[in-house]
Amino acid sequence: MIEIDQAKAVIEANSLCVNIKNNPILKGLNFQVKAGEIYALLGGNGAGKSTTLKTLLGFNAPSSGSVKVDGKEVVKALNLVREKTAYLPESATLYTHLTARENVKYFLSLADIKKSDAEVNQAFDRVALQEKARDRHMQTYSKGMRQKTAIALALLREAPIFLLDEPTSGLDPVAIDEFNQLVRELASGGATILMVTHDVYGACQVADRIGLLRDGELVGEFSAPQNGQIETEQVHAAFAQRGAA
Ligand SMILES: Nc1ncnc2c1ncn2[C@@H]1O[C@H](COP(=O)(O)OP(=O)(O)OP(=O)(O)O)[C@@H](O)[C@H]1O
Repeated sequence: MIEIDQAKAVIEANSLCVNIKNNPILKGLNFQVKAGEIYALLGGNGAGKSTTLKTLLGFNAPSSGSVKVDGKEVVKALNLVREKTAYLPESATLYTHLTARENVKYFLSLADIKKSDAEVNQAFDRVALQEKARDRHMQTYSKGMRQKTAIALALLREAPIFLLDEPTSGLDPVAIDEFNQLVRELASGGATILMVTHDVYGACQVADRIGLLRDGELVGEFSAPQNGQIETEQVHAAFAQRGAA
């Protein structure tokens, strides 16, 4: 059971600058994501979303400032950070010639985690992966089903932090609703969720807060009202306002 401490920043970027090949790509990012929160980093092509995710995963080092997960600087605690983090790339990297069950068992064994068949089935139940699909090769899976499998694996790994890259692109509306529901349940259970997306509407549907990223800088933040959603029009207007800071 994950303990929820609403005040605690689980993910934090502090004046984060990242240069790639001597070019400044992230230019002083500041944001925090707390336990139980869904934060969407929203930006157009080339805004720096993937660079931020890669930095959080330790594949880029900050040129100045810092990025911390659970209070630890990512570059100094790589294994710990990766253990706590479930990263879902735009196309889930699971083996298509294996079944969902085989994939989950294989990745758990790599992490030296033992789970019973009943526990694996419980995780599949939680993500609503149909029973009849669990023993089918994943090449027959839709993106939504692959995501469910990846989330089931994260639940079994007890990873409390989720990094989601364009999670709803390519999903049909029913799969989007299911995915959003699942993400909300994860957050209500205390998970910390950071997603990156260029989808204004999708971000507003699910996020508690949105950070608008433009050209490596955070140019606005929006918060959902109590029991409500962030207004799409407001965010869309800010997103479309080229060059304004
Ligand atoms: N390995 C690299 N070499 C050179 N430039 C890079 C590299 N990786 C990223 N960049 C540059 O950094 C900037 C931010 O790229 P990034 O991939 O983080 O943006 P993004 O917001 O994820 O975009 P998209 O939505 O198109 O995936 C872009 O200008 C990109 O060209």
